[in-house]
Amino acid sequence: MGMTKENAANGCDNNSGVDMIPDLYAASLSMYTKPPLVASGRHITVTRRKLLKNLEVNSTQRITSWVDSMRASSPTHPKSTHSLTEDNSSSWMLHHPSALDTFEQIIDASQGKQIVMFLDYDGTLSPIVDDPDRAFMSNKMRATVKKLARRFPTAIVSGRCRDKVYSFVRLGELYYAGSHGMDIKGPAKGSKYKKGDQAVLFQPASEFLPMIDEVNKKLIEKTKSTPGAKVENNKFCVSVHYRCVDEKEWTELAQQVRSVIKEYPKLRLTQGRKVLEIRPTIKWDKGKALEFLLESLGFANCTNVFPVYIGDDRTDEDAFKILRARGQGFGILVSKFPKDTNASYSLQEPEEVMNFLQRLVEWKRLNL
Ligand SMILES: O=P(O)(O)OC[C@H]1O[C@H](O[C@H]2O[C@H](CO)[C@@H](O)[C@H](O)[C@H]2O)[C@H](O)[C@@H](O)[C@@H]1O
Repeated sequence: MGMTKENAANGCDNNSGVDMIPDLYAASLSMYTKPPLVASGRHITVTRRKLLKNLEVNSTQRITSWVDSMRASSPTHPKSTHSLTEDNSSSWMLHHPSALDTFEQIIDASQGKQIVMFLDYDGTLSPIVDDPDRAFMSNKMRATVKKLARRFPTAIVSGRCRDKVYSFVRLGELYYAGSHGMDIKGPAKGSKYKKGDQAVLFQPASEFLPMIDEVNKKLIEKTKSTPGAKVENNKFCVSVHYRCVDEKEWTELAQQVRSVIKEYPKLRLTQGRKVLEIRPTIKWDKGKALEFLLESLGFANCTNVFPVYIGDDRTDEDAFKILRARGQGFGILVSKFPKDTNASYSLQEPEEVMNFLQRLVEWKRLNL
């Protein structure tokens, strides 16, 4: 395995997050401990009160931008960036056509190459529901993924804790990357794509476990006064769900979350579908997990590999981006609404994902 824990965890990743507030906050706080500023031999008088005032203004702006972003990422919200006109919507479909309508074109592009499948879980294999603990996939979908994994190397890449996503999928022959790719494990049993005898296990954020645990407890305590808020421990990251929180309470919730994570400059905040996600500032995401898995499967420097990544969320964009940059395979965004995306194709919902996977299985069966 070329990738090591050290090179995975050697810096901050500022690309995909909503913002990197804790770092900025720490920097501004440190001003209080320094002597007065001196310029050209003269003291610049920056009073403590003024600094505190600035900090308050920054903090309010930050919360406002979080809440704006929470609104903008809700497709049915009037302030959503997805509320596009019909014209825009059809132009979006031209650039991200349905992977079902263009199935033949996709197959042509993969000719002579090994297709490798990467599947996000929530919103891709299972429909989005209010209670994250009840996001079950259908038996039909499970049977389809099982058949898929018999014909192509297949990985589940999820923001959830690996054990939890496994308890939903329950297929031992797959690769699993939980906690947004920070917890990768190879097939427990009989996959013909399993390489060697050694089980793959990669956890680039293991040193963050105690911190995540602590933050998880603090977030539960802090947000318990917000009706509908739910904190989910995803092992190497934490989710704060606001799907069931009244919009009037979103600002309050954002403040509660910020009041906890501002103490942790090594954690950052990203957003998913009605969820705030708190995770380590390591250079690791679903895109890196995809590259790691390709390497584990023996396709590191191959030109004859065709990775297909299907996902519905902002965090899946890291994987779509990698595929674009590699010029190999492509991403498929699962969405009913036009969205800014690095994916090349689209599918509207998990039902369509299942149809697409079934067609792939059938095509492979006929072309063995
Ligand atoms: O990468 P994923 O597998 O898509 O995980 C991302 C988050 O998915 C889950 O939350 C989402 O699905 C829930 C169930 O449908 C829904 O209630 C929630 O609003 C969605 O954000 C999961 O619970 C999170 O921990 C993951 O981060």
